[in-house]
Amino acid sequence: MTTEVPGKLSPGRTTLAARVRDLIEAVVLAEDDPPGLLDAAARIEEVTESLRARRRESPRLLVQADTVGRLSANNPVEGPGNPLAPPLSRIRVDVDGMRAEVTFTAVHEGPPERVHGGWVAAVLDHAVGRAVAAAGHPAMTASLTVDYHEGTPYGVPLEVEARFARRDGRKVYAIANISSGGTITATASAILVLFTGPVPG
Ligand SMILES: CCCCCCCCCCCCCC(=O)SCCNC(=O)CCNC(=O)[C@H](O)C(C)(C)COP(=O)(O)OP(=O)(O)OC[C@H]1O[C@@H](n2cnc3c(N)ncnc32)[C@H](O)[C@@H]1OP(=O)(O)O
Repeated sequence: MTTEVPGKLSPGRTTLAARVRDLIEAVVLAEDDPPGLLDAAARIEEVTESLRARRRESPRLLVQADTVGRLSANNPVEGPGNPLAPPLSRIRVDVDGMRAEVTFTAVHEGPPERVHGGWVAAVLDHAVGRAVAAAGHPAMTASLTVDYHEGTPYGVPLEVEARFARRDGRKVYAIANISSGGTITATASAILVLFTGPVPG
């Protein structure tokens, strides 16, 4: 069952997600001290069990994202409620597309000191979806072509930009890029197909 949350997401949820993000980074960077790691694992298991006792049935948690509609606060790219999401911040949408910021951490490392290409693609995929929805053509990605021009750094705010390009029947074309300090590190072009049924959040 989907839980509707009108207006803003509860600060408890965003704070919990933020602390778990910190935890994941601390785990990835933890020194190899087996007793200390096992002790931490036991304490984390306790917290997990206490949350599981109040488990919801669906991860979807719809909130008003901005003027274009509702989106799950647990979205794995954008969602502030999901510790897996980097997440996106300073999201600005208009009829042509969207802009946002994202900061990856060591958790997202692929090549040394660079973001894993799958995470870069995930952000670009999400951005084209947001851009075409903002342009009034909510659609699902059918094809995403990503060009990696340079390694994408983590630990610094990155700018994400996506724009609706054109529509041809049910096909919607969009482009996106991710940049660091004005240098574009990856670009994407996408073909999305208009939703025929209700638009999922
Ligand atoms: C706040 C915001 C609210 C809104 C929320 C949204 C934003 C949230 C952002 C979240 C972002 C999350 C991002 C995500 O996670 S998106 C999730 C990842 N994507 C998917 O899971 C999609 C999986 N694929 C499908 O479900 C179907 O294949 C779809 C629905 C896409 C099309 O199957 P359907 O049976 O419906 O259509 P059709 O097969 O008759 O094709 C229709 C037309 O499309 C053309 N075509 C098809 N495939 C390709 C291709 N690969 N290259 C080029 N063209 C292709 C095809 O030739 C035809 O053209 P034409 O003959 O008409 O000329």
